Amino acid sequence: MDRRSPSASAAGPLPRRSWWGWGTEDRALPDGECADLGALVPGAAGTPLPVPGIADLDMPLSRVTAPPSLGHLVSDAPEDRAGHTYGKAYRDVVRALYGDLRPAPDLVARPRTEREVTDVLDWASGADVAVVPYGAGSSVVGGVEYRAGLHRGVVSMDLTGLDRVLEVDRVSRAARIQAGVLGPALEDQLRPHGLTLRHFPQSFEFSTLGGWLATRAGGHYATLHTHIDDLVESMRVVTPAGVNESLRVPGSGAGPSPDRLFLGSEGTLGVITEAWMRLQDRPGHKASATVFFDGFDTALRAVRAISQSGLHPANCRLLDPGEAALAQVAVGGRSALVLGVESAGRPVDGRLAELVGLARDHGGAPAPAGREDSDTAAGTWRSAFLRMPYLRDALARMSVISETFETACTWDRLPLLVDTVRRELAATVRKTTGSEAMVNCRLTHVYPDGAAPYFTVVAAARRGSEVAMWDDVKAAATQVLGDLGATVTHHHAVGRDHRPGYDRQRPEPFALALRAAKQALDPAGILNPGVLLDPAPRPGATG
Ligand SMILES: Cc1cc2nc3c(=O)[nH]c(=O)nc-3n(C[C@H](O)[C@H](O)[C@H](O)COP(=O)(O)OP(=O)(O)OC[C@H]3O[C@@H](n4cnc5c(N)ncnc54)[C@H](O)[C@@H]3O)c2cc1C
Repeated sequence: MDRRSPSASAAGPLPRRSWWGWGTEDRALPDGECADLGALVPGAAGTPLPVPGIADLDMPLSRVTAPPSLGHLVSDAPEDRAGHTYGKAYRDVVRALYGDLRPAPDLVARPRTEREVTDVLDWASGADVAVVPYGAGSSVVGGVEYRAGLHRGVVSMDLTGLDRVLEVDRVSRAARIQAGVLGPALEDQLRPHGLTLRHFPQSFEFSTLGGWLATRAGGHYATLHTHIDDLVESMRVVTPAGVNESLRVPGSGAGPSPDRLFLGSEGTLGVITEAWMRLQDRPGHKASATVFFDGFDTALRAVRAISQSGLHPANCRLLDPGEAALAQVAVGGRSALVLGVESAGRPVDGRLAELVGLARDHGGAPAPAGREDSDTAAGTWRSAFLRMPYLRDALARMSVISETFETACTWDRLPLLVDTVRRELAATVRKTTGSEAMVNCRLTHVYPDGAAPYFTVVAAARRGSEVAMWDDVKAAATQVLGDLGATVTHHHAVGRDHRPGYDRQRPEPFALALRAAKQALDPAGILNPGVLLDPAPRPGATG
């Protein structure tokens, strides 16, 4: 298994990817720092959970072997299987720390060509073996964890071998890109052309283009092109029923969009192997500013005015006082609005001044504006943002629940939604864990008609019951969101964990159409069973 960091320099030894937690092993917090962090949370355990060795994991033996023709693609090595069992949600990290690898795939397949993707699907369809497409495994919704228990075996199909930019059309500013490329390697290949995709989810370093497309990921743009959907020109998808390649055009009114069927299909309808993506010139002008507010409701009104102003800031992240304090952007109970503007060809200072002016008109107090990456609140926020997943893993080792969830709703319901989530979750955490919770909120993406609030829950759990306790809290969150007409997810996708909320919000005629599409494209029912839809009985299956 190649567990090197994709962004490591060729000069030195490459850090290894963590099989149990976020990112690379060298960036995980050492025991002492985990303990120091845990000490900040009342009721946390006194010592960190140890990270188990691969030999000590509870992982069943592999049940299937691939035919000799696929032998060079597959591995049943325990380290490979362990690293492909779960995504990177809090509940995934905790189960890995307890050595519970029972859902491990039997094999990990690493195709390097589209032909090899087809070969694996052909064999699996005939052999009653489930195939879970796997980008970089950063799913936080159980998207890469097989749970159906119906198939003769399970293969995790790791697509990171398909990692090249194949063609650049400078005239149309687009590129044909293989789906398994990780964020940094994608940008590295575009840089010599002076181009960029500019899709930067928090997971950018350890997630793939195919994963972004399959989950309809949300990037760093807080307005306008919020989801990867907006950056796609056409896609190529290998399904058990054949290859689906959409026409490469800037827009089309020819019936329902084929790409819309596969965007967000989460590995259930086919394997995305390539896409033509719309690119941008690299931004030569960037500026950012931070504005502070005494009340979160006042800040919400300011952000609404900005989102409806037509000024389209690239960044427009509103942090409530808890988030702002954690990110060391603001203290003293103030909310912070981080604004950013960028452009390839035009100065942006005027637009930033207009945005800051709007925020001031709505009760904000601006901090002095600075250039991006300088020592400003915006730069501090960005560093904290990227370090956060490693801190989350450290807290998991201290038996502290530290997890996030996100949603979206229209502006008219937003204040009620935020208040209700905070209240209900604090009550549920108290009841479930006996501890007080910190429930923080930030807005990650904003629209003229609404916004996407993103919640972080931190609370001490009882050692040994962390997953069950978080599951109770998450069920309460899903209930509140559904009751208030908010979506079960704005950009984290459905996977298996969001099925209850997704089933509730999805119209039944659409569910019928999706089931029919699944049956037509994947008649043997092998592709990521249990995601989006219940697994259907497979032809020829017994029992
Ligand atoms: C710390 C952290 C931060 C995150 N930040 C963000 C964020 O800012 N924005 C955001 O949107 N999400 C975020 N996520 C969630 C996650 O990174 C996204 O869902 C991402 O798009 C998944 O990409 P991946 O390559 O890791 O896919 P995986 O996790 O490997 O797979 C995700 C789903 O896509 C399917 N899939 C993957 N590749 C393919 C393919 N080529 N063809 C067909 N199906 C495929 C899988 O079967 C699975 O259902 C974050 C997660 C973590 C842990």
